Amino acid sequence: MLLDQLFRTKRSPAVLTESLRCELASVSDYERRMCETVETSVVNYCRGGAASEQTVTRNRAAFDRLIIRPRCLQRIGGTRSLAVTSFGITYRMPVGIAPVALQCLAHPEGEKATARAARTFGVPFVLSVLSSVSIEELAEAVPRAPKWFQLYIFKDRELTECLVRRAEKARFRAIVVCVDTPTPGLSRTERRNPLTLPAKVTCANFVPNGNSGGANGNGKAKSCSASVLDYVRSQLDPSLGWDAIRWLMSITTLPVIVKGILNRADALIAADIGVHGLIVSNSGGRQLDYAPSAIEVLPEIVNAVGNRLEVMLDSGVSQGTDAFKALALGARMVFVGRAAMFGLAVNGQRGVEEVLDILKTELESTMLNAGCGTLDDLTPQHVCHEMQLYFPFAPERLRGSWRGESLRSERYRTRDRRTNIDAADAEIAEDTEHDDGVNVALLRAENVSERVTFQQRCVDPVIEEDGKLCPESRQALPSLQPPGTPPPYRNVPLQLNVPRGIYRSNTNNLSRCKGTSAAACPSEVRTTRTVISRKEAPPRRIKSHSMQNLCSGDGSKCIK
Ligand SMILES: Cc1cc2nc3c(=O)[nH]c(=O)nc-3n(C[C@H](O)[C@H](O)[C@H](O)COP(=O)(O)O)c2cc1C
Repeated sequence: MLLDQLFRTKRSPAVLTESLRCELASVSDYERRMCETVETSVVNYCRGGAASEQTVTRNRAAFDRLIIRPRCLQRIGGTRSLAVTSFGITYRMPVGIAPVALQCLAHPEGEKATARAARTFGVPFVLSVLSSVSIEELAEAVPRAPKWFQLYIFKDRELTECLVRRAEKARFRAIVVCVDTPTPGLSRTERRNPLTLPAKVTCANFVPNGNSGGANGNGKAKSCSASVLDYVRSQLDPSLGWDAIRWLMSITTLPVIVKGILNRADALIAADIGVHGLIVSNSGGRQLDYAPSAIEVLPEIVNAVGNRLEVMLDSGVSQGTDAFKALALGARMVFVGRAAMFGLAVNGQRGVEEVLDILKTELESTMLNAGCGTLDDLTPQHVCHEMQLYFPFAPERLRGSWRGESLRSERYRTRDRRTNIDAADAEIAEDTEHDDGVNVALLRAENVSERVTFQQRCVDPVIEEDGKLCPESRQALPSLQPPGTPPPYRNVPLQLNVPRGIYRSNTNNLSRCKGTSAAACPSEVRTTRTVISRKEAPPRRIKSHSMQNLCSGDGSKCIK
């Protein structure tokens, strides 16, 4: 009640009436309602980003620049599902709730309300280490919610280990370690309008004599209201290296997920040291201003490690179409931070549920309209950059190789009329294919600044001894940028030595048939691989995507 008075003074009705709720048809409606009803400093806290907030803007813009390319007549049957399995647990939809600190600022029930909503929808809820409800209190209040725990590796390793033990004991299912916060992000809005924490809102995991007896019970933790944020800030450790992640994996049996990856080179290291998953994220633009948006770098990361670990994404997801785009480009799951907070601030648990319902309905509708019945039907071909619509014949390197797969399409289409550079690029790609999915040249190029002691991969100097520019330096020149390997389909291991299907090549093949019947087509046309040849492609999908007229009988002849 006190919190309600302190922080939600603008809120008129305590519970939304039905008519008011009807006005809230999208996440942005919830955002608008929050701005109208909740105290400004809390609004700033939920919405704000780092410095000039370019990355926040970019997160939205990057999703908007992606166009969904539907397929029609896909024979979508009764088997429609949004279910996704992650680390052995099946969730009902691929949209989880990202860790957000101090949720009691938005609603008195805070994390408990959000976790209950997550339980209702059968999606993962990630508890921030800076939560206003402690690990134990949350586990007791919402025992059956699928919970993951977000952690920073603090300077004080004893404190860090203690938090991990508490999460394990409280039956959290995974540890999400945030690696993009060597120092707190700079918020100009917060500087202008500082957020003052009321006495009752605390970083509950650090409160001595609370449920937990403090973070480690040895008096190192402090009261949150005034000083604990400073304390936590002082515990952030910019000197951390990848060995810290190894250390974390050595002290827990829970899956370790690294959150905050924006770079292919980092993703490769994460995969090498054996982390279980990663979240491509810029923390919703709250850390590094001018960082790329997560969706922009997702393809290169999926391309690099998607067949080795689970790749997930957050930052900027606020519509079902955003989720669709990220899933199509290879994310196994997406997470929402602010969207859930808008719902929480407007209407507590019910508000978060409504936001999740909006996202679910929008995702389902998008999938059906795009010709996809299940998540397995989503492929990178369902999404393209708007530039590709306007300049379909521009060389890939001019359009920006944001999607590895289209490089491969380009290669297939230009097979008979390669320029020298195309041929060189293609050769590099061929090499890549025989290198178990890892392009050593690219790897070296991108890892040039990596000096991780346990790193298996060799790192070349920028300038070779004879004074020539080494390959990585040439990488900087867009005209010589080699293509990457195509992205895997939803993290399924790639069968790299078999060409994978490109829908456009279907059209090419058909045009070569010049309207003749399938039987009259030249055999090499009929047998040209035109459909996805994933190792375990489900039969329904093969049937629906292949050109049935080119098949004889059961269609097996046109599928090698
Ligand atoms: C108010 C707020 C507090 C956050 N606190 C944390 C946190 O404590 N730990 C963390 O790893 N990420 C934190 N994040 C980042 C989110 O986990 C997530 O990466 C981000 O919100 C995703 O972007 P979106 O808000 O556009 O969905 C916070 C984000 C917001 C908006």
